[in-house]
Amino acid sequence: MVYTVTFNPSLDYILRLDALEKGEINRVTYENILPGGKGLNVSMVLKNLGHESQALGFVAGFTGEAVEKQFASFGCRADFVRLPDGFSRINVKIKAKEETEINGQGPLISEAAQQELFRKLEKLEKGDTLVLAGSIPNTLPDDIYERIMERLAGRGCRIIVDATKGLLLKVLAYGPWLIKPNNHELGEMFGKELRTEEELLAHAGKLQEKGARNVLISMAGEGALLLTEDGKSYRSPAPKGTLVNSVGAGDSMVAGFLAGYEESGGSLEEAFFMGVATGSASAFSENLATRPEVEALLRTIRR
Ligand SMILES: Nc1ncnc2c1ncn2[C@@H]1O[C@H](COP(=O)(O)OP(=O)(O)O)[C@@H](O)[C@H]1O
Ligand SMILES: O=P(O)(O)OC[C@H]1O[C@](O)(COP(=O)(O)O)[C@@H](O)[C@@H]1O
Repeated sequence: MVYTVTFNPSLDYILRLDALEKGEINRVTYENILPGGKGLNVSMVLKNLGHESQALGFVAGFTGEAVEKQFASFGCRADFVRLPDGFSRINVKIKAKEETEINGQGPLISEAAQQELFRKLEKLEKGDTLVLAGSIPNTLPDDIYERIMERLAGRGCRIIVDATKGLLLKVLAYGPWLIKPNNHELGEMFGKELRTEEELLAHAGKLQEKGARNVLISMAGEGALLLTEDGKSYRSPAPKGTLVNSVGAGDSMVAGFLAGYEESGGSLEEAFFMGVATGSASAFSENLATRPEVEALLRTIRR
């Protein structure tokens, strides 16, 4: 079973307008509200691809109820910890001439609530996959991913971490099966801009030296690279298409990778191409990738 953990789920409020004028009243031409947060997105795309998962994490207030309801309406399973105070955040995604995002802070997660999540994680067993994805509300200690990985050590679970800089660096010592930084995040981890594929793969190798097993580097419209634990590397251009909404493209890539791995009986290469196709299928559509969209794109990049 795949479990996804989202510490800070959201309602993503997606707005489209011709131009965003700072300091003015702006009127939108399109609006939509979707459940968001990286782990939730992974679960929703897995569902679209025909794979079950269970989402774990924290929700609070009326926004949390809306997240739960909408998430369930996609046919996804969740077992969230409900927080007594505060509200799940609303993340504003403004699509004008350029994309601007304003992500909320999220509710307070008490020590008792954290323990409740830890209890839910006790059910993980050999062969299960855990996806730890997204930011940690700044009210929580930032070693929480490490604490989870420490507790699960030796159980034979595959752990995927999709988080930025500090959070990601801290978990490497626990040997995550897969990490997915984008090219900019990978550069930030080393305090430099990485321009060529050689530079990116070399730095992915440095993350492996610190403990990561497989490193998937996403590069938005430039496609992706994969460095596997047995030293093989794969590259893929992004499929051709028109960018419509890149929110959730990275999460979709993780879901596609997992689905591809499962469906191919454990091929990292197949997982990689399915990941790229799924990321791009989400980027080319208003909503998250669907199976037919992914399959159509996969045919354009795979043999
Ligand atoms: N503009 C785009 N055109 C085509 N594919 C894209 C585009 N943006 C994202 N993708 C696809 O989604 C994947 C993940 O996107 P990326 O933006 O790198 O992730 P993140 O959202 O984590 O930063 C890319 O590797 C690519 O396959
Ligand atoms: O947890 P974070 O880093 O604040 O990110 C949350 C946001 O990321 C998303 O999951 C999208 O992620 P990506 O675009 O990186 O795939 C949104 O749904 C959500 O609003």
